[in-house]
This record gives sequence, C-alpha cells and structure tokens, in this order.
Amino acid sequence: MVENQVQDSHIIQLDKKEKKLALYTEDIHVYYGQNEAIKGVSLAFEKNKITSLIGPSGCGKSTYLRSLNRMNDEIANTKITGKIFYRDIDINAPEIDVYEMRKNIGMVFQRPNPFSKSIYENIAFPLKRHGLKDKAKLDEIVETSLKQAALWDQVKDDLHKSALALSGGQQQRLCIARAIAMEPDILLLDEPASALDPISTSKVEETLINLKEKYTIIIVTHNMQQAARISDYTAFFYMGNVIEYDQTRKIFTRPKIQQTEDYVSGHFG
Ligand SMILES: Nc1ncnc2c1ncn2[C@@H]1O[C@H](COP(=O)(O)OP(=O)(O)OP(=O)(O)O)[C@@H](O)[C@H]1O
Repeated sequence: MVENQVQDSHIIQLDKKEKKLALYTEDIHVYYGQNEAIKGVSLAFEKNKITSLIGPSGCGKSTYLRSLNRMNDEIANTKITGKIFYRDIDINAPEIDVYEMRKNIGMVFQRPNPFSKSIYENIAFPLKRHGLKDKAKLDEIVETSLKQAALWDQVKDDLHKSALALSGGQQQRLCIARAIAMEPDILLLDEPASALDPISTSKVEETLINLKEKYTIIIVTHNMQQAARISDYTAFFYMGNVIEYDQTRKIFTRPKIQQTEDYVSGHFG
C-alpha cells in the first residue's frame, strides 16, 4: 500500500543516515475490545528531536502515544500486538518492569494533573518514592527541573504553597517539571497546551524546544501552527494508520499524500 511505503521509507531513511533512534515501533495494532484503533503503525523517533502526531479526532493519536509507555495497560479490555523497541528491548516483553520503564519514557497529559501537594512535593514526592532521600539532592533537582520547565522564577518563593493554587499554564509546566525530574530519555505529551491561553501555550512551546537538547519529545497536537513551529518530524494519522511521516517542513509545504495536504491546509473532510 502507498501509505505503508511512505512510512516504511521513512524508517529506512532514518536507518540509512545512521541517525540515532530513541524509540521505534513495528506493526503496532491496538484493540479496545473488538475495535481496532491502531492498525499496524511502524514509526521511528530520532533522538533529541520533537515529533508531532497530528490527524483528525478519533484517528488513534492518543492511543498510539499511550502505547509507547504502556499506559494502555491501565485501560480494561485493551490488547496490543507488534513491537516497541526502546534501547533494543521490546517494552511489551514480560520481563520489563513497567514502573522503571516509565521512568525513562515519561508522560504529560492533556489536562494538568498536579498532586494535591505543595509545588516542591509535586516534584520531590515521586523521587522519594524511587528511593531518593538526600534533601540537598532533592532541592537541587526541584530547582533544576523547575528551571528547565521555565517555572522557577515564578514559584521559587512559594515552593511550599499548594500546586493547585497555580494557574492552568503554570500547573502544566509543573507537570512537565515533574516528568523531567525523573530524567526520562523520552517525553510523551498528549495535547499539553490544549487547555492553555496563548501566552502559556507559547511558554510551554519554548520549554519544549529548549528541552529537546536533553530529551526526545513526542507530542500529540491538534494545533497545526504548533506542530509547524516546534517539531522536527510530523506523522499524519488517519483512521488508525499513519498515512504520511516526514520532516515537518515537508509535511507542511510539500506533502506527498493528498489527504495530508487537505488536513494541514484545513480543507479536510
Ligand atoms: N479508553 C477507551 N476505551 C475504548 N475505546 C477507546 C478508548 N480510547 C479511545 N478509544 C477509541 O479508539 C479510537 C481512537 O481514539 P484516540 O483517542 O486514540 O484518537 P485521537 O486521534 O487521539 O482523538 P482525539 O484527537 O479526539 O483525542 C476511537 O475510536 C476511540 O473511540
């Protein structure tokens, strides 16, 4: 099929250029009961790049994203087939410690979901649960990750106030800080700016662009301008398949597939 040739050729292209891959998937299918939401997706994600997953509502972007750190395990009646390789290990293999794997492949959700704790504890608590007890080290990580998430200057004098008193945009950046405090290799974000005003959105975007120096970022977004602004690669999903996957500038200026062109130009459907 044309679609598969396009996505396969992209993987070959990445391999041929010996680009460093953070993660790749082979023939992923995800089922909710009888409903096949993902129908054989193979994609490769380059290290220290931002990849956007775009496509119309219900095409499977979030389902695919969640499969990348096994968040679909938390949903009853789901089944996944295919392989997801991280550091040459299939993350669905039975010997994988899911808890440890999610330390390396972190996730930020659409709605900010800070813990009902202080700003400081939102970051320190998960680290403590992973065994880190050294107060000086915890202080250092809290500060560094808040700086990386571009939130430190706004909250440094209020670290022991409730995270729930922050604005939505600040809460989302706190959730990003919490995720990066675990020092993941890969950060998955599901429409992290969809509930934010334009100023908070641009701060989150700036944060992500700065973070790619250290992390590989995969983001679901409905915002075409956002995908064009921040991502190096873009995958266009349609009805459970990836129709086209390429460098973002090509997807937005010279897409190979008509449906992609229709979607990115707003003439879809
Ligand atoms: N928890 C779930 N239980 C059952 N079916 C689900 C669940 N989540 C998603 N689906 C189904 O899987 C398909 C893909 O949904 P998904 O949320 O992954 O798409 P999406 O592209 O992320 O959509 P949107 O852009 O609206 O968030 C849809 O048919 C949806 O109804």
